[in-house]
Amino acid sequence: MLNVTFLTRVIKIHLYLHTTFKRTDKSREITFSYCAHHIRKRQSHSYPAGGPWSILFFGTGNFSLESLRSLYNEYRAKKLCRLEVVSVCKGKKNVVIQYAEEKGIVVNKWPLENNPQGFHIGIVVSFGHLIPLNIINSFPLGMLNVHDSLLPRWRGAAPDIYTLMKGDTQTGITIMRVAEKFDTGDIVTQEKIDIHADETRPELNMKLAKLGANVLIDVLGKLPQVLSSSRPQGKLGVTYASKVSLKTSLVKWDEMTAKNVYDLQRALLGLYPLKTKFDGVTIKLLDVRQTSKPEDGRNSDIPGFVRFDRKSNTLVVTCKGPSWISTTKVIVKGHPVMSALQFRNGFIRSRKKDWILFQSNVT
Ligand SMILES: Cc1cn([C@H]2C[C@H](O)[C@@H](COP(=O)(O)OP(=O)(O)O[C@H]3O[C@H](C)[C@@H](N)[C@H](O)[C@H]3O)O2)c(=O)[nH]c1=O
Ligand SMILES: Nc1nc2c(c(=O)[nH]1)N[C@@H](CN(C=O)c1ccc(C(=O)N[C@@H](CCC(=O)O)C(=O)O)cc1)CN2
Repeated sequence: MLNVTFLTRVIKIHLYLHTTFKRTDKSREITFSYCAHHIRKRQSHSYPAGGPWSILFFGTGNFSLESLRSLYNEYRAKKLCRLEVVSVCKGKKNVVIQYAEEKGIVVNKWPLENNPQGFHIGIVVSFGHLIPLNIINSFPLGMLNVHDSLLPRWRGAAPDIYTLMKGDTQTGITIMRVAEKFDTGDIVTQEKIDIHADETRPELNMKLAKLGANVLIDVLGKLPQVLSSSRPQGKLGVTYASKVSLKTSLVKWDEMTAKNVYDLQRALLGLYPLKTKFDGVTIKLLDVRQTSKPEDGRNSDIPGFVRFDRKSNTLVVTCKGPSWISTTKVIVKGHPVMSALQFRNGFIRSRKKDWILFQSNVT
């Protein structure tokens, strides 16, 4: 009697395992039948044990292009079985759509009309839109995001800008699982790099885009195991890098040291030039560098104090500290680019002065 009960149990377990983990030798395919809890969270899916993966790529910006390129190379080498793109088309085609069309990759327009079907994983790289949970859960392996900072430092849309603006000396790439809220997902892996003192946003962006693409391909090669060892982001050290605007480029001479001003220029290069105001007129400052106090014997420690330095042929401006920056060229609103000497002649000497003050408290 005892043996019959035992035998019935063994048969039941065998049948359960057979229907739950159905394995065919040809495809090495494992069909996961999720428990009720999981069925609510993710659809029932199947995926091959170690790839090749079918990938839906979400990207809009320049930062995503290196990752898409690497994924396409993997696809061409038959290491991926399917690759499609989701992007946003507002008027002019963005770089992701241009690249996808050039390579014959299917482009799906955002917002998607239906939940994606038949993809193993979603990859998100510089995609400026919140992805809803129903889409995240359409992928049996979920979604991964390539983020250009060492999370939880610099969550948000502009991590590269804040990294440089705040003078960080290290940054890196985080590959994380996409969670419901922006940039809060579990960390799969991180790769750190040093930032050199003069590095600018375009240079850092390119370096991180390449690094991100390499780390992404490495992670895809370790799926699905690498997902199970992902870890939650720490609660300490969370900082936010929300989008910057034109206002960010306005120098606050009384609040910023020369290094702060130089870091701001590195952070905004290619986006907005540094700006200041003089007599209510906007002046763009080009080619800003940190410098030492000019040897002209003037006591000029007031933030915003501007003089022409004959020795270096530059305008030298006093910053907080005091500390000093120089600029070789400026653009006064309504005028073409002018050299420091031209500015001295046109805007300092013409006032019968040998110094002026750039405004600090302007909005
Ligand atoms: C980040 C940011 C961008 N912009 C403007 C500049 C461009 O005209 C446009 C697109 O900028 P972009 O070419 O840098 O965009 P992307 O190439 O998409 O990359 C940006 O977004 C990603 C989500 C971040 N992870 C990157 O760090 C960030 O550089 O938006 C702003 O006006 N303010 C900002 O803070
Ligand atoms: N559900 C998710 N969707 C997305 C995630 C995510 O982690 N979960 N990652 C983003 C990442 N990203 C670009 O790749 C990104 C992050 C933040 C922003 C952004 O514009 N933030 C705004 C605030 C927006 C808001 O709170 O609604 C800001 O910082 O000012 C853009 C892009 C992709 N989607």
